[in-house]
Amino acid sequence: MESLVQQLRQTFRSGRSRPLRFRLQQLQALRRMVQEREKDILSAIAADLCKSEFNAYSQEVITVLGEIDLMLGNLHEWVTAKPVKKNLLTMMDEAYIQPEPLGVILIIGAWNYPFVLTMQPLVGAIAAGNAVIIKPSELSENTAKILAKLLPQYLDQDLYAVVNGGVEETTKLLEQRFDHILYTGNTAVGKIVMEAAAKYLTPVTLELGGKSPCYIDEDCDLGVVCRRITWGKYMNCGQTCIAPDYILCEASLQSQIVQKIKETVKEFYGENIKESPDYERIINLRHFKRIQSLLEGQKIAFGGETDEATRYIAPTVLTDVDPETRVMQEEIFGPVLPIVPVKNADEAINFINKREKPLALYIFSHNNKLIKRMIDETSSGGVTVNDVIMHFTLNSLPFGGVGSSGMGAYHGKHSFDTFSHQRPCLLKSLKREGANKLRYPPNSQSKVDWAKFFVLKQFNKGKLGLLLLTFLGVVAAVIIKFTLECA
Ligand SMILES: NC(=O)c1ccc[n+]([C@@H]2O[C@H](COP(=O)([O-])OP(=O)(O)OC[C@H]3O[C@@H](n4cnc5c(N)ncnc54)[C@H](O)[C@@H]3O)[C@@H](O)[C@H]2O)c1
Ligand SMILES: O=CCCCCCCCCCCCCCCCCCCCCC(=O)O
Repeated sequence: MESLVQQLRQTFRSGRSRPLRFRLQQLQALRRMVQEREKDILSAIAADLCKSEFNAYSQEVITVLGEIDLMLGNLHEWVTAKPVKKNLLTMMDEAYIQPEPLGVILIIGAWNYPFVLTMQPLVGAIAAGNAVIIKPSELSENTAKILAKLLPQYLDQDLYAVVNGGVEETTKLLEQRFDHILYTGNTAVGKIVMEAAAKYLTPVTLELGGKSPCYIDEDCDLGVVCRRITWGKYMNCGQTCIAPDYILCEASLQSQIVQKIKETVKEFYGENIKESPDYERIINLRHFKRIQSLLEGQKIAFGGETDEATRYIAPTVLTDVDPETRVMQEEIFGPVLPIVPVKNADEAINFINKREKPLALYIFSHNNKLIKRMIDETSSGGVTVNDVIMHFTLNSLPFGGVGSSGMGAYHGKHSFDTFSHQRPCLLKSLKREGANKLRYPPNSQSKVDWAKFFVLKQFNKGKLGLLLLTFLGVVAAVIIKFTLECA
């Protein structure tokens, strides 16, 4: 591992990854890889998650292609230094912010969307001019293998590498020095990553999980509401970081919600869900048993069927769920949807605020005042109103958690910023030393007055004449500068 990181760092230091043209070439090569090897990629995802080609394409591949196109269209502007406002002290100087690559980036992916969760950050890290190691999840082993096979065929191998393996390999990787680590996965491992990163003061982006609440207000069109929730909850068999984890609503709405979800499940997956190409399976037996055990002691209003041999768990709804039971204590990450009755929106807000900050919050309501109040009075990684999941798809929005659901964010320009250092640059000349003498020792009241004038724009009445003179001097200097520049 050490020699791999060293080799990448050496190439990074050579400056190869920095030129805009090189970054664009690599992103174009990545796009070619996704397009030319689409079938292989879709087969690998299917083998890992029993996901249909249509679903793998629209949930993962499309996002990666969209991200690459966004970078290709905007990178020339993003890499350009941005001039900033100047103050009286620096008005004759040049001041700008120059984004610069950080160095060698480590991206650790999770298994539930194994392609997009490694490739989308990779796109941002390449765009920002870095060297990158990606470590796909060992649980989605087919996607991990195809990434390790394809990426070296299309990308510069001295700058971008794939390391496959489990805890042992990741632990060894984390012993190395990186310039940024983006980790996607559970909160417990997030803490391990952050601890390892602390050794070198490596900044981290932690894309973690949590229990994302979904509040349904009275007077909503429950047909539409439940269709959207059913889509987002049972997509990928509930194994989505931003899936609505549970519903909060008035007790009287429960039976209608159950009925509408039941009808929608039939509409989406047919009479025999097991045969639907659109319904996935649980990733492994450990997770299957964990989710199955969450059903114990619960009132199953709909679904609940399981099959260990195929790791099938039916779309399930639980009603009148006691918040103290296990299903409400941990992220479900499976196709089980508890409904927790609350009296009103205030109780829902209190309920959300008493728990860890979630990765997403969903609000279904016609009432704009209520929507605004719920957003203002709660905190979460992201919010979608009157739908679920969709904020993930808009790459102008930063995607990430807050509190125990994570730190930092990426997607689109936010990825570019995450993997760049915004370097402040002030370029002065060696001239005008007379004015500069005002800041050199020995200090005096008069120099403090000048400092007040230049920094705070505060005037000392006794020195008004002098100040006027200085002002005129500065105006004259500016005029001379512009005259010379235009000549
Ligand atoms: N915020 C997001 O974008 C996002 C996306 C997907 C999943 N998630 C969250 O991730 C969780 C599910 O993922 P998971 O954690 O089961 O995925 P996982 O088991 O694939 O683990 C994630 C990564 O951590 C590595 N890892 C595991 N144990 C480790 C250890 N002890 N030391 C170092 N590395 C280790 C794995 O090799 C893997 O690459 C859920 O909580 C979900 O909400 C968040
Ligand atoms: O686990 C964490 C990562 C989450 C990844 C989630 C990925 C989910 C992606 C879903 C993509 C759906 C794309 C659908 C595209 C086409 C749908 C067209 C809808 C038109 C909507 C029009 C409107 O008015 O809303």
